[in-house]
Amino acid sequence: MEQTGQQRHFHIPLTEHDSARQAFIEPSETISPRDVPGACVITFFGDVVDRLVERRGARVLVENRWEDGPHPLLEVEHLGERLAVLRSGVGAPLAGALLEEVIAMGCRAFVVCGGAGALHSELTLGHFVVVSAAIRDEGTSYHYLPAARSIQFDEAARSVLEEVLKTRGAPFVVGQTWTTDAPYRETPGKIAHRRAEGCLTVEMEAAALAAVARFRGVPLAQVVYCGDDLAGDSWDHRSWQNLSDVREDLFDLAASAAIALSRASA
Ligand SMILES: O=P(O)(O)O[C@H]1O[C@H](CO)[C@@H](O)[C@H]1O
Ligand SMILES: O=c1cc[nH]c(=O)[nH]1
Repeated sequence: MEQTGQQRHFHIPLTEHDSARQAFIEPSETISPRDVPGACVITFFGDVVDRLVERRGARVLVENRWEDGPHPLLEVEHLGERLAVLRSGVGAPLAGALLEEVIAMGCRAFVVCGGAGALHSELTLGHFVVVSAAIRDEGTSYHYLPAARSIQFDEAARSVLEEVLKTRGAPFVVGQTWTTDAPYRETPGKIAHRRAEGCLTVEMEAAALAAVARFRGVPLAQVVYCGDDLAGDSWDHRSWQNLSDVREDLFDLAASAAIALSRASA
């Protein structure tokens, strides 16, 4: 990886971690708890959420209107049980803050499903990766936990998710992801470096979601499907957002896992 300029000795603001529990805008003081399901799927798949409303009668519990529009919390029945579904937003700050809100509302066990770029050519389009750890190359997690290179995902929550995938015969691999804030600064040097330190995928939320969940003491697991390919000489988009069957399938698995996780942690 090329390094430019002289290394100067100063602390970037993100390393100024404040361990105070109480924030000025404390979610539990500004958001009232309500009757929401304990099990919650957090997803970035807007198309899947739209179909849940159209075909499975999902109803909006809370609109969650932000400046860019709504990020609703919905409820749908899954395998005869109540399930909450959060239509999250892309990027660590928004995904992390929306998780804060649904924790304050009363959701208690979380499974995240999304997409990610593949850093290895064997990770074919649609391959599932259960996240075991994330490189903290984003900013949000530093506001929740002291600075460190990576964060481990909750192992107990991860094994509940893995068990559901195995029982349903869904092939997957387990590994570390690279959470970035800057998808247009994934340089060849950084990609090689992250691959060398064991990352399978790149996405934009995992490290932040794991940090918020650990800070608030709620179980959270994450699974992604491999989308675009960053392993070759040039970027291959692989039309990854068109995989509606894979997205439906992954959502369904995440829903079953969220219910199992809610039962296991009750
Ligand atoms: O949005 P999902 O499907 O998680 O996947 C990835 O795609 C988005 C960037 O294009 C980021 O959110 C990143 O995490
Ligand atoms: O953050 C992301 C997500 C998908 N693909 C990328 O290259 N980066």
